[in-house]
Amino acid sequence: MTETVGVILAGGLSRRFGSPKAFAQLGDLKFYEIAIKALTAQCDEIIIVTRPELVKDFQTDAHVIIDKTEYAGRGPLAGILSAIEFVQADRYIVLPCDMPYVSEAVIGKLETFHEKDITAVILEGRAHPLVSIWDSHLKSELQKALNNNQLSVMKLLAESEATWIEGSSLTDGERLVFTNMNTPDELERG
Ligand SMILES: Nc1nc2c(ncn2[C@@H]2O[C@H](COP(=O)(O)OP(=O)(O)OP(=O)(O)O)[C@@H](O)[C@H]2O)c(=O)[nH]1
Repeated sequence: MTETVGVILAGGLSRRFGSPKAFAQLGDLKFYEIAIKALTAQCDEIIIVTRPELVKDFQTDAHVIIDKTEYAGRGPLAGILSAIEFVQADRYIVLPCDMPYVSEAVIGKLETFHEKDITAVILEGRAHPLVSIWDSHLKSELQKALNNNQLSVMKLLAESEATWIEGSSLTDGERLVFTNMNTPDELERG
C-alpha cells in the first residue's frame, strides 16, 4: 500500500484572486508546480484535486482529479476526502495551492511532528488548517462531516483533537512559508 500521498487543493473559485490561483506564477514556477516540488520527497504519490474545467491545464505527472460529484463545490474538506477516496494510503499531506513559499524542507519538518490523527500549524493565533497531515482513518470523520453538511475544516480539527505545531517550533524562514496569496496585490507585495 502507498504510504504517504500528497494532496494539493486546487478546487476553489479564486474569487479574490480573479483567476485560478494554482496557475499564478512566482519566478519560473506556477503555484501548483511549487506545491508539487515541496511534496515530492515526502510522498509516494501526489494528487491535485481541482475543478473539471481546469483539469486539462495542469501539465504534470501527478494525478489530477476532481471533487467527487456528491461533494463537489463544498470546500476543502470535499477535496481532502476526494483524494482519500481516490487512493488508499497511511497518511495524506495536504497543501492549499496558494502558498508559493512552501518548501520541501518545511514539509519534511512538519512530518517530524506528526504522530497520529491530524497535525496542522498555528502561527500567532492564526490557524493554517489546510497545511496539515491526515491519517487515513479520518476518512470516516470526513464522510460524516460532509454528509451532515458540516463543511468547516476548523470544526473537524477541533472535534478530532488535532495536534497543532506552534510558531515557536519553527524558524523565521519557516514561518514565512505560511503566507497565502489570496489577491494579486498580495502576490505583488510578496
Ligand atoms: N478540491 C477543492 N479544493 C477547494 C475547494 N474550495 C477551496 N479549495 C482549495 O482550498 C484552498 C483554500 O481556498 P480559499 O483560498 O479559501 O478559497 P478559494 O475559493 O480558492 O478563493 P476565494 O474564492 O477567493 O475564497 C485553495 O487551495 C482552494 O483551491 C473545493 O471545493 N474543492
